[in-house]
Amino acid sequence: MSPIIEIDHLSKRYAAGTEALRDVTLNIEEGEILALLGPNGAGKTTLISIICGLVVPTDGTVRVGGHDIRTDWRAARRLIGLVPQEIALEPFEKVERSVAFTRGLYGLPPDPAWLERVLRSLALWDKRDSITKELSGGMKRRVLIAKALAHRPRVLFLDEPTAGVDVALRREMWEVVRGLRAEGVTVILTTHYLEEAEEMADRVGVISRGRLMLVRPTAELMGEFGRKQMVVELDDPLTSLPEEWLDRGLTLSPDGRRLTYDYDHRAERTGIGRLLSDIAARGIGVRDVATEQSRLEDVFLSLIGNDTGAEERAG
Ligand SMILES: Nc1ncnc2c1ncn2[C@@H]1O[C@H](COP(=O)(O)OP(=O)(O)OP(=O)(O)O)[C@@H](O)[C@H]1O
Repeated sequence: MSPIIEIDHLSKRYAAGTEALRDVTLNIEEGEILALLGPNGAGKTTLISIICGLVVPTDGTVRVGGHDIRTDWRAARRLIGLVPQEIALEPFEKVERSVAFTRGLYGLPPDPAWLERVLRSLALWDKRDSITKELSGGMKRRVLIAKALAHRPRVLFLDEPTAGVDVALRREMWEVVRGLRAEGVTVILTTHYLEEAEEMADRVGVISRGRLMLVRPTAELMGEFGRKQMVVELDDPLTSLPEEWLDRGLTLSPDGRRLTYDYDHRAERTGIGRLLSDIAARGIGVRDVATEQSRLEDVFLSLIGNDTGAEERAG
């Protein structure tokens, strides 16, 4: 199966001279959820805007469903829905009308059955006659998604879908996105919340200073970069680590009650069994043992850690 989006050596230099994208090549498969991560000003919005035909690239090509976004833009645009970062709705327009109007913008005839399906799937059907001004923040965001889906796109772009929303609403949005994927829609989202990418995305792409640093399946990324930690809580405090335990990746908390062991969970021998039996052999009582996997946040920081410069901090 060929990818739904093919990005080939894409670059963008804005008139002011900013190199927002540098030689980005990426294929996006149909039906996946791809999360684009990167610091402020990394180039995420520029990438999405080019694919959606809102910004003209300096170099390179993009094809959506096989259609070149420049020479065959109408067909390419028809396959794409975009949910922008900012909530921009006509305050006095009714929900159903607003969504139907967007469909009309694509020159498509009304399709009440599709409209109903979209509104129902986003739990907006009961609100179809409400004016948008009266809706909660979460409902407004769902209206934006409904508008982006009005012309039945195969790809949906969500630019920071949960920026500034509370935890409950964020989870609600995640459910909506999963529902879209279940319907076969390809979803590309940008986010600053690493938890969001870790939770939802099949693949993660990291952009820094306009360069695509990597694109990998989320699980693989976590597996490869992720380290694990085992924390052993002791019955009685230790005053220091036994000499033969030094240089084994062990640290003792200042109060002597907690041993922390860092290990590579992919290694053939993690050393956990040996450590636990050494603890038992010394007659040290153990109150509790817990393990913790490093999070995408650690992976992300280790990737872009050396690449953040004044350029981004200013951005
Ligand atoms: N219309 C524009 N004209 C000139 N420069 C721009 C324009 N839009 C973006 N830029 C610059 O291009 C760079 C990339 O910006 P972009 O908005 O794509 O980043 P981003 O990763 O989406 O950031 P954020 O996470 O803050 O939304 C930044 O340095 C930005 O200042």
